Amino acid sequence: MSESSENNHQQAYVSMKNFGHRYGPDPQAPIAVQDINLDIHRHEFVAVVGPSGCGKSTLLRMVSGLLIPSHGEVSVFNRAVTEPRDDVGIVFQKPNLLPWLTVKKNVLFPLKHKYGRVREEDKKRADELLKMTGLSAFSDKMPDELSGGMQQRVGIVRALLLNPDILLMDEPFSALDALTREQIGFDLLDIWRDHPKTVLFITHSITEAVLLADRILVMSKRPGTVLDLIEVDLPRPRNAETINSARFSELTNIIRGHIYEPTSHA
Ligand SMILES: Nc1ncnc2c1ncn2[C@@H]1O[C@H](COP(=O)(O)OP(=O)(O)OP(=O)(O)O)[C@@H](O)[C@H]1O
Repeated sequence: MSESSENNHQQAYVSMKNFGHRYGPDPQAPIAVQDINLDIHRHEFVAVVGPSGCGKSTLLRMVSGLLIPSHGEVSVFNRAVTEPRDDVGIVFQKPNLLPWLTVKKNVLFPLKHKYGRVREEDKKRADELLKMTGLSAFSDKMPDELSGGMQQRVGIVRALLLNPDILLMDEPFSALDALTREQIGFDLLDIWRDHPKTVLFITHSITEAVLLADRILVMSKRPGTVLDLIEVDLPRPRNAETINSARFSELTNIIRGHIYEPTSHA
């Protein structure tokens, strides 16, 4: 489907206009990402899939302000992103927890760092989110006492506690085994339902993208550009049954067709 069939009346929280990026000052250097146009609306869940090196992380870093595009513009809440933003939550592939702090102190750390103190209501919310992600019993444990999946959940709770309107997730589950990955995907859907956020989710997994997202941006091989923007018309709430549905297979096949199509850039 095309961008024109979007719900244009909705407010765009993130907007990419003719956006592209070439790393470094050399005008002869290859372009990493090219001609991306995308509006992400309030509380929309948008996934980005594409071959390795197509520029998925570059795109996410532009939205966070960690990188400034060499071409075009990325804006958040109608303002061009020109510096790192502290109002977006970011979850990376590895949670990078502080090994000397307990789980609870880890999730509260960014709040303490940002505001200099932690309020009682923040502690309550931390407990709530830790409960929701099955981590209550591990609140006082140290990170190295947790499995990889648990640590990743802690990273998600930590990002959510700052209560960002926009959550950027860069292959957050890629280090996990398949079963844990699927379960944590369902956990994320529960959290997103109860605490709606605008999500930009980078993944290598086509099935994960279809399970989670409202729309999926399919990117070509470098220079990464838009091959398709697919509306995921699967009903919510989504669960294990969703994965077994015929429509789920259709959608994953459409994306596979794009990525493995010999005539595409992939
Ligand atoms: N700091 C950098 N300097 C120069 N080139 C870079 C830099 N970071 C990324 N690139 C190049 O930009 C392109 C896009 O990289 P990016 O990490 O955004 O891709 P990706 O789709 O996220 O890859 P992967 O799926 O493997 O994580 C790649 O060709 C990469 O080599």
